[in-house]
Amino acid sequence: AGSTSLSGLLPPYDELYYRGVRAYFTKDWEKAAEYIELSISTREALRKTRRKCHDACSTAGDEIVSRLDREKGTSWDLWALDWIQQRAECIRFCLGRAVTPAGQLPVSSDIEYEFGTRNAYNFLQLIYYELSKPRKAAAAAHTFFMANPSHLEMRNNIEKYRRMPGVTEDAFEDRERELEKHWEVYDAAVTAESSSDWALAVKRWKECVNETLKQTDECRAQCVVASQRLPEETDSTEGAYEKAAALSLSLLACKQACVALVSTRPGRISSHEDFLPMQLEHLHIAQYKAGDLKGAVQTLRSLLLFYPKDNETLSNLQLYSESLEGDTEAQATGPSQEISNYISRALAEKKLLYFGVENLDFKFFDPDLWTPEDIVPESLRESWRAEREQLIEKLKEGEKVLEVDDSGFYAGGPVPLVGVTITMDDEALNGTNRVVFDGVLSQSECDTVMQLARIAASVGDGYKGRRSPHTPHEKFEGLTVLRAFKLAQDGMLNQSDAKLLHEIGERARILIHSYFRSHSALYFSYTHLVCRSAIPGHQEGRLDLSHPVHVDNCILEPETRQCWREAPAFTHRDLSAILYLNDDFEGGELFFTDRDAKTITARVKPSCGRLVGFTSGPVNPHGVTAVTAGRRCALALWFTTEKHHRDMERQEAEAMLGIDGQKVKEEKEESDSNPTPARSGRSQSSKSRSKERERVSSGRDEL
Ligand SMILES: O=C(O)CCC(=O)C(=O)O
Ligand SMILES: [Fe+2]
Repeated sequence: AGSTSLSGLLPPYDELYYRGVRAYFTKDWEKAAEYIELSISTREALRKTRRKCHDACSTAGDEIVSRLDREKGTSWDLWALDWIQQRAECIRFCLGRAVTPAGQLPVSSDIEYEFGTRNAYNFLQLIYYELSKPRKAAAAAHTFFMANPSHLEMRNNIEKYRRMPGVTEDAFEDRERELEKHWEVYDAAVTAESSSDWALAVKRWKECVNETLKQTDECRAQCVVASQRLPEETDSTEGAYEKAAALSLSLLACKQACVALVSTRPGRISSHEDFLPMQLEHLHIAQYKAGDLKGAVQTLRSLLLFYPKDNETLSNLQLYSESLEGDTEAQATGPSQEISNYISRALAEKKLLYFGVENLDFKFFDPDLWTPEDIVPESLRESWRAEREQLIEKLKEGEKVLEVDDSGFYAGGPVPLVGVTITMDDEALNGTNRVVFDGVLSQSECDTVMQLARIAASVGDGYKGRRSPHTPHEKFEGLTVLRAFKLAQDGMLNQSDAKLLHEIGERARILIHSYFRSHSALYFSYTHLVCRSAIPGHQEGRLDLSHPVHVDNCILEPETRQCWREAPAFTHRDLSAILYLNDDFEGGELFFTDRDAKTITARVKPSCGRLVGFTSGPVNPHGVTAVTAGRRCALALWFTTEKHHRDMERQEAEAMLGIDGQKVKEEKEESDSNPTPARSGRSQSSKSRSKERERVSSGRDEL
């Protein structure tokens, strides 16, 4: 059928979408796929047509905006009417040649939401699964997931698709990538910067600025929809001016809104405030570090267009100019042409908009932080100040609840081991950078390691059979890999069992490394198999914990909510993991708390093959409830990105048996359950990438 109707004109894409959804619910998969795909391609074609018409009609009116700039404030409504009419005329004609009248109408907010959240791809992944087209299903699932990154079911589906025959890594393409390219370059720029590759960082930040400008322009062009319909009857009736003015205001407001849209990542709610100036900040630093002083001067001059009075920018400019002593040409470098075009257009439009806002009681909140006070009418300034204060208040409140992890790790990476599933993610665990996996060990592996713990305990353990360092009501037994290997050498343990203990640690390391998207290598910092057993007769009326609330890499001070990254805390621990082996005991639940060490935010019940992972820092205080009966065993693991803090004992053990520390067996069975339909919904994740991290080293790692 193609994406055009019989007339050769674009039909309304929302109608196609509804047809597809209806077919989906009657399980007519072929038809559902056809119509939903058609709605996506029609929407895309409409977008391109709008762009074309926007460009074709850009002269029809834009020069009025600049005229207004010259002839300040005169007969605003007349200008607006003139402008909007010229535009509407031109655009209506242009669109009419390619789009059916129904297709030109704005779609409902429901449909906008469906496409905004990429829910069409949610339907598609399931439809393609039903049609046995796993590659297409994978692409649809991936596309949906990009905008819904904490969607658990979809993540599990993706893992399932990954295991299907014929599905290779390249199948997981983002079908909406075209409009998100600036984020790709943004990430590349951040990466180049964090590895101090300044020449590359300059290149990437420049690309990022250009791509952001391009996407903003692309978004603004789509605003023609706001101006295309000037009701016929208004031409002759009273109130024509007001209506025209209102239309032109919505058009301008639509364009301004693009700033926020472009600076919001798919799947996030809040936008990067000050997105463009922020990129320029990064760019000039990279240019300076790369030795391109002239470029740095130009970037600072561009930055000054946003913030003409910013002291830091001015003093940096001074500094660079001094370093360029003698090179007057370089000193005099002006701002980039693109940025200055961007600013002057934005300012002209803002002025037009403000006149309207003042005169027509039109609601508008400026998405830019840099708008100069003097172009904002006094009456507006007042109400904005109040609104902004409210917003800041709200953000502050949000901060209290939403812990920000600056560890540089970012939960949500792939799960590279077959048979392992995510049972709880950040959302389910009510926190940041936490995860629970299941299926890491088989029952027989758990049994083997439990047996290992029992034998090792019977021959005397590494902690000399003492009571728990945390509670007098429990016994605490530990076994390291090295000790297991030595016991095996002495014939006390099976060598293959000792090897298994080593290997499951490696399994955990691979999972944690991938899921927390560690940019650098991850080394074991310390690992031990540890059992906590209730001492019979000592359990009556117990109120204490098996392990009091603590943070693994800093000393938590709950009263002040501070966490001191200093000895005796193991400050170099970056990621923590606990691999559980059994559940035949009472109590012994792991729990996470708020920084107050009181408010429990999540609980995890140990069971065989369950792996809990989290960043070792202050966002993850945790403890273990009393083990009141039986024996609770787990392999506790801590990882570091600092090679010189790696566990030398483990290396010694590996050397002993000639083991390659990087190898891991993939022997889990494939789970054969079907992908599940994923409900749509957005959730916010507020994690920031690593800043400079303090590196305090302490003594050798142990308990
Ligand atoms: O065993 C557990 O569940 C947690 C232990 C723990 O937090 C630790 O050893 O630091
Ligand atoms: Fe811990």
